[in-house]
Amino acid sequence: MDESTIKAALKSAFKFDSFKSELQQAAVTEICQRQHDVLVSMPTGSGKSLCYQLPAVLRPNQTTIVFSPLLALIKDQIDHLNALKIRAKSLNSKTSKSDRDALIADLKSTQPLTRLLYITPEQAATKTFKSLYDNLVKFDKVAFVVVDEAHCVSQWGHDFRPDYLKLGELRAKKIPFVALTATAGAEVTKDIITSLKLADLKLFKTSCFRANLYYDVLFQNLIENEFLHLKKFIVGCLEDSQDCGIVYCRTREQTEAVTFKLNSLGLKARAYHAGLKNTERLQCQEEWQRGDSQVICATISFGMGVDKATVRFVVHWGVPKDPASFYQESGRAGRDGKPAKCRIYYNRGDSRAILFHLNHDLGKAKDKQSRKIKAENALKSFKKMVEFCENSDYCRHKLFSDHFGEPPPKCINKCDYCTDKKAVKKMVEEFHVRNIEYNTVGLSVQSEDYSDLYGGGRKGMEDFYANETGSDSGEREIKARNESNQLIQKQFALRRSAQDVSQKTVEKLFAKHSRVRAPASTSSKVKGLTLATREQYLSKMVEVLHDNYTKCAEEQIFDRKDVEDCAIDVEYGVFSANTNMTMYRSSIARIISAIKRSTDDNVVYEALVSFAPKPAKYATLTDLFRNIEKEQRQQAKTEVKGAAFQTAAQVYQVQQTFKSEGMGEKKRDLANLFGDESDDETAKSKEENNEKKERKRKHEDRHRRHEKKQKTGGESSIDKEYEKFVESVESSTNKIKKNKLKKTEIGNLVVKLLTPAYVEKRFESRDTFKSTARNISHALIDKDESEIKEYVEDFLKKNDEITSQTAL
Ligand SMILES: Nc1ncnc2c1ncn2[C@@H]1O[C@H](COP(=O)(O)OP(=O)(O)OP(=O)(O)O)[C@@H](O)[C@H]1O
Repeated sequence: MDESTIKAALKSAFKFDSFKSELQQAAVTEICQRQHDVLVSMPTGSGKSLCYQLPAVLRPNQTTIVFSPLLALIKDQIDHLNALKIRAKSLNSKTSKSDRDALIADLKSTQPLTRLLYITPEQAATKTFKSLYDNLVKFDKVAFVVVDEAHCVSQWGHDFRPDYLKLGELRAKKIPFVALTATAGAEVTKDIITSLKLADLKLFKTSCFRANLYYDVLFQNLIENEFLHLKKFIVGCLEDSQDCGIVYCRTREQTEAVTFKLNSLGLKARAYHAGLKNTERLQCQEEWQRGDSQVICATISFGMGVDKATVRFVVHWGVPKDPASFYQESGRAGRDGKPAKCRIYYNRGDSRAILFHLNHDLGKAKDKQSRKIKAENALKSFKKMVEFCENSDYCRHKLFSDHFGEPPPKCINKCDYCTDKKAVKKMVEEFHVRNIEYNTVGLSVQSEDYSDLYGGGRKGMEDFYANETGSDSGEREIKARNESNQLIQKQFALRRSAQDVSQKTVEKLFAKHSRVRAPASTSSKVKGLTLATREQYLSKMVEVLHDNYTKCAEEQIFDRKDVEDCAIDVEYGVFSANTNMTMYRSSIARIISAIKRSTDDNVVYEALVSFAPKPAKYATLTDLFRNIEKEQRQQAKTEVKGAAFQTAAQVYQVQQTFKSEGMGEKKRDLANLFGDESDDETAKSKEENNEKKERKRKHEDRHRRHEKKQKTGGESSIDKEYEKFVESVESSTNKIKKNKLKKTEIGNLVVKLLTPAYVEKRFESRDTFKSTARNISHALIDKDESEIKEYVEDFLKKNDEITSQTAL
């Protein structure tokens, strides 16, 4: 068939002036000759469909049979072709009887009008289809047999479909096979060729590199507000009104949650998942196609066959399933050839959950060879993705080139790594440090590591503590230690060359990030103990303590950080009291069991009862707010206890008091309000009386001790200790009195006074707000409450806008 005929059909049937690429043209030309089987391996969006649709149109009186994996995909193709007035039909379980009869009648006629017949591979196995196919072959009415998404034929493929394997049985003389895929690596290609019995094959393959797509990976746990971050990213990607994007989520719940967040942040988003009714799904997809919604938050059920040119971003909210799926899903971006972005917001919790399930699948598949291979492949491919996100030290596009057996592309600046290696390495390092901080050691995660995800699970953490002296826990210890070391080795390797890293180095490096006390002396104090193990035990303790507190405490005064502080104290107690690993472990295990028992008995665990929460350090803004919140919670408790009933006037009076008075005053006013004290004066004189009484008591005490000393001729050590204690208490009380307010109280007060201005956006940035609060607090260290208030009010009056340059 000559070129001009082909070009004319391109224009008349498909309305295109030219081919999308030379490869597309070459593939079409080759297929039109009907001399060879053809395998087209081209990236998503490169126009593979035209490679068989155009030759099909050019075969009058014959029909091209197309095997395609999904009804939705088939529907899209048929709609598209019918819109071009090309007769395409499908035969499936949903085809009505009359349509089916009409279609079969056409196909059995001498000159069928149906140019393309779309079938799922499952349908191909039915008797109806077989007899129809035999009839078509017999009368030489089949132009081509096309296998779309041919990677489904391979167990190595991410979408293996057993029915695809049977398609090779349809081979008949003189009927060329055309296989198309976007995601065939070397192994998959081999499988396609053997399973479909492709012979005398012509291969049309382009590089998988899509230079218009920019890839990057971010870690959710390093982002302060991940949804706001996502929103900003989306807004940055959408320039034109037709622009849109996809956020792929792992679960239906996630699609709903992300949609909700994005909508509340002002974007037009819709959730799409298989749990929706068909009509809802269709409506959702159509809205997105039309451009009525900018973002579709979908599970991976969305997208096969989705052909929208103006997708400007594809986000994976969590880790994609495997490199091939990632390539295909992210490849839905930038099909118009213009720049688009593909981003993973990685979340280790998510990837652990997936690994858990994949390991579980593998465990279940142990007897069935085919299932086992599939499960092994799935696990191996997923681990590649985890590695890609957590430790990538290479170009992001290399993931794909490796997968497709190609040399790495010249990316230059089409991914975060090639654009700024140092920044990516730093981010990865920070991610790992954070994970060490929160106890997740190890990179090569195994199934048992996820037990903590499921609160012990069937096997899980219960074993971890129940059999402390058993080999199981010992093995885990060793494993944790090895993994921790591996991690550090890797971190060192990222910086310079790999080197031997001792446990001491590990501790030194991570001491400042750990929560436990005296981290740097871990291994020297308790033989065999590692920092990572202590952190793990601590996390477990926090978990059970928190559970105990939330279930058993009547009033929830402590927040999670308080509970963690309490656990840190308890762990430190155990750490200081033991010198070897077995003893340390047994003590921790005993405590954890005791906490659990308390929870079962509905009793708050003793360490929590006696725990006095420390005021949060006000080094960070979060700490400051925590303090305020805690005070408010405690305040609320006082109010609720005292107030059986409040009149509106009383409420108003309390509110006024809150507005006009500081914290110390406020408590007294509340007490007045509820009748504990008759008035300020009474309170004052009561306070004075108390002070007098206290002075008298101390004096008598001193006197008694002095007499005793005289009698015994010297001070006992207990007396000395007591004296010291009394002195230290007195001196700290005096200090507090002298400073009037404690440092934390000053910090709280300053933040409280500055907050309205922050809400009004008078501060240049959050950082400016923090540094201003810090600087003012430092400057006013010896001032009392009213002086502080006066200063801050004056400062705000003088400065409408506060920048880093604003002088105090
Ligand atoms: N010659 C051409 N000129 C202009 N546009 C074309 C041409 N051929 C195909 N296209 C368009 O390119 C887009 C992608 O085509 P197509 O859906 O066939 O890609 P694909 O390679 O099959 O992708 P996927 O693997 O995701 O299914 C479609 O919008 C199609 O109409």
